[in-house]
Amino acid sequence: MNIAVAPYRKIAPSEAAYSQKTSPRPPLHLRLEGVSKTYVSGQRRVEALKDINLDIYQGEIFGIIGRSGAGKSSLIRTLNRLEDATTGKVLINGVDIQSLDTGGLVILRRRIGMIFQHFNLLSSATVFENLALPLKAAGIRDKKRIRQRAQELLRLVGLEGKEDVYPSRLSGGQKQRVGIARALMLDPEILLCDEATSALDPETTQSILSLIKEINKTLKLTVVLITHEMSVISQICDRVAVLEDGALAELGPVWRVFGRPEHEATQALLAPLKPKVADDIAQAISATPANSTSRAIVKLFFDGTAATYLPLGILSQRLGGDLRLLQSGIGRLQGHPQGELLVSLPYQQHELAQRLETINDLISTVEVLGYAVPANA
Ligand SMILES: Nc1ncnc2c1ncn2[C@@H]1O[C@H](COP(=O)(O)OP(=O)(O)OP(=O)(O)O)[C@@H](O)[C@H]1O
Repeated sequence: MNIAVAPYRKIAPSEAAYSQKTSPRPPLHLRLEGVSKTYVSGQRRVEALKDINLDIYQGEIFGIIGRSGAGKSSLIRTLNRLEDATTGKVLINGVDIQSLDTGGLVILRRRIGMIFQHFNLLSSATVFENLALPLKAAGIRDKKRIRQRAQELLRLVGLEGKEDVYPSRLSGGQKQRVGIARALMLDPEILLCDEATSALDPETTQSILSLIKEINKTLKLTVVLITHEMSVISQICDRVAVLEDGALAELGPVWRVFGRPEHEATQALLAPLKPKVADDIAQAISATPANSTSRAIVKLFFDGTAATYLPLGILSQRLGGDLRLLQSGIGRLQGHPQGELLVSLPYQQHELAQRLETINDLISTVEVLGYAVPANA
């Protein structure tokens, strides 16, 4: 059925609301300046990244989302030069990584650990041997030092005593823990996560996300992750970038981007998370009031830019007291209320608009779905 949607009323995000919540910025860690990446194979050219400008700060967990083929992998791979940018610069601590020679590149890769969706463990090697690989590749031969470091990290990731086990004897979550330990062997300052939880069940995903968060805090690592799981972003990321067709579509704190997605690509990615209007309610809604008993059906959105909490009493009072709650779902993201209320109000057209004006400071967006005659009218 069609639901008539009255003009969508947007309130400009208040800068005060942003700054009030934002603590001083940590130092800049990674900077992408006009980064583009074009793949050429034969006659075919694919512009995977188009003029990306992005700053990532020390110690933040930065998420990158986008539809399949949007350029997420290409972007994350330019950060450790698994891919070279075609044009533009990637700066780490102010150093242009394109300018590094072979020696410089080896050092860069030591400073950046990476974990992968399918763990990329050597199946013919034990956990210890897998962990030893990056140190051996870095020319470290001191066996005692390698064992000590491996044991330290296995403790950190909760796999103490698993040194001599082969990956085939480990669960997916345990394999990813080994992947994380291996990524940390050279004491990196940046951790790149390429769909690190996509092959894991929901419970294991939670435990790996907690581990990444803990590592981020205790080791003060900057974490950059790409994922197609929006819940991963909402659970652990500080900021998120949305890529669309190789370009940066949207960027901001997770609560802002998830609470008030502005770009069509972001809205599409987040659509599955939005609560649906129950069928019986949706079917009762018409574009215009059927008679004088018709009530307006209105969605009130909260994204934390307007009110830091939801004063229900005041809301009801300003809306005239006869506010009926049809559906609700309000949570908190990074300390900001997020969600929506579906309510019915005893007003129509002009009077409705006037009443809704009075709650501007309490809510971020209003959407009038239409009108319905209450069942008991
Ligand atoms: N090595 C390559 N050679 C040619 N084209 C490539 C190469 N790698 C990626 N592409 C193309 O570049 C575009 C972006 O790909 P990329 O893998 O970066 O996107 P993505 O957002 O990570 O996608 P997905 O979510 O499906 O993994 C796609 O059109 C892809 O086909």
